[in-house]
Amino acid sequence: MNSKNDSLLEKLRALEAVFLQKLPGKCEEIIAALNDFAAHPDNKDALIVLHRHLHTMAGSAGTFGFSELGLQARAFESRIKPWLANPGWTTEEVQGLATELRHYFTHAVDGLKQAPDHESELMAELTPAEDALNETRLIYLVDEDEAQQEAITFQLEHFGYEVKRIPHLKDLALAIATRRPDVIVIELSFPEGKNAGVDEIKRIEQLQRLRIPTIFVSKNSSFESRLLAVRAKGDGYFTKPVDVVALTERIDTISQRDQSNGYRVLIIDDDVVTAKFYGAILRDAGMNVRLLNDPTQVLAVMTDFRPELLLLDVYMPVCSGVELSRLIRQDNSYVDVPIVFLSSEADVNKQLDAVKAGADDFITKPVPPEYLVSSLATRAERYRSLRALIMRDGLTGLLNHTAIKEQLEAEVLQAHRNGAPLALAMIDLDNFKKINDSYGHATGDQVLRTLARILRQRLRRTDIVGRYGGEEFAVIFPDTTASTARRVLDQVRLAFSKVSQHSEEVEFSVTFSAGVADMEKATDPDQLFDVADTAMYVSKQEGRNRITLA
Ligand SMILES: Nc1nc2c(ncn2[C@@H]2O[C@H](COP(=O)(O)OP(=O)(O)OP(=O)(O)O)[C@@H](O)[C@H]2O)c(=O)[nH]1
Repeated sequence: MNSKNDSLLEKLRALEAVFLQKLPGKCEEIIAALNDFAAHPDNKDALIVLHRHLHTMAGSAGTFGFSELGLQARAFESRIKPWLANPGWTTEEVQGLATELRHYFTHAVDGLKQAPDHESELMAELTPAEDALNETRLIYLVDEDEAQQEAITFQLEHFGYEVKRIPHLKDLALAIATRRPDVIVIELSFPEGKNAGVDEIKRIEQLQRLRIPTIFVSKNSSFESRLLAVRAKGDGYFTKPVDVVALTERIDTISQRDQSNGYRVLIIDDDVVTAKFYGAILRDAGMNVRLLNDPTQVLAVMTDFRPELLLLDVYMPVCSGVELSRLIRQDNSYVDVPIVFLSSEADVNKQLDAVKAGADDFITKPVPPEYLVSSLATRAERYRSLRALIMRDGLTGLLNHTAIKEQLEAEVLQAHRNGAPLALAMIDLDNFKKINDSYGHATGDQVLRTLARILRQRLRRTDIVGRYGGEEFAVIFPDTTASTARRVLDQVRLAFSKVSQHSEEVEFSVTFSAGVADMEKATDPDQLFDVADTAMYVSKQEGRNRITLA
């Protein structure tokens, strides 16, 4: 088992220890709830509390490996459940249940009291997972051809990649063993042999038992060479001189594929330890997890965290999971976010109630981690792709016109609420018609994609980038004044102007003009667009390739 899994195991063990430590208290809670109900058998609220405690125990005990305890709790739960719907229990029935339940849980407490205290260990261990999306991606460039290396390195570094050049094939294996790259770009042919690049990749894969996404480059465009690359499981094949923009696009796709999870999952459960347990499993699978124990905070957390999936408990003290999903679905922005119930509820009718309230799935606790991860990942992925189809521009992958306008409205509201600054930039490519006319529409499209990528890579993850129209882009900078936004965007302008675009054998560069405004100039979203757009036209009039502050 690798160290990543070891650390998950440690976290889960620590959580088990905390659960174990809290278990006697939970059993005592059940006994107290039972005593309360036995003393007031007409009090339905006391029965509800007892049911909730038993239900939580049924789910959590199984999760932490106390299956016997979980089964017993479920058996007791099933006995009192009919009483919830039909309050016709007799005193004898209550007394009978009380005796058995007290007996069972008192013994359970006695057996559990010796449990060690691991709480501090848990707190130290359970730090939120790092956001892997922010890491710089490392590319190994393995080629003797210095001119090619220079051109590719220059461009990739502009797109925010870290590039390490390896001119000699013999040095590749050691470099990989020392630091594993995200993608390898490698020449097919070396002095060692015509296809030595392919052979070395295969050898390293066998030796080190790891497969790193690999793109082959070669002067040779023959079918045989391409087939060799396919057989070495190559993820791409480019002929020299390499179209660096297209190569970068391929690298982007490959590295995005590798980080395709990172799904934002919000777990709402009043049982803190169980929530942390499942949270640790999902984090380990690369998901970005937020835990919420107080359901009344749900809307605020959703606005802030924008979950791509909600994992809900059915029974919570303030409101039920079913009520909570109805409440969430009342808001138009959340009609489509997947809601999955994770509960020990085995009653199919109750599960159907949840589905009617807008739930997408019902998973019964305890659940094997792989099943949980794969079923949540499938739903989150589907949600993500549907959202992308609705909100994204097909050519650039950026937010489309409608989506960026909606985002600006939301961000302006938020800025008003927080009294925070907010800047908007409008960006327009310079002389773009000429590019289309000279090199063709396909090359024009490639330029649009290049700018989109550079904006995404160079700006913060919190900045919101959209394609506003044909060759016009908009960027929302939350928590930022216009002058700061301008400074940041100016670096993007410079980097973009240095990117060499390709059209067949011709190389050229493109620039853009922009206008930046903040809420000092306009407080209404439409006005803000107008003011920034006017500033952009000033940049055009003053000679292009510049940024004007409104
Ligand atoms: N390739 C391509 N071109 C597009 C797309 N959308 C709009 N355009 C073109 O973008 C060009 C915009 O040209 P103009 O508005 O005249 O401006 P410009 O040539 O960029 O000149 P300035 O803005 O004054 O610097 C037009 O030729 C449009 O056809 C697209 O999706 N792909």
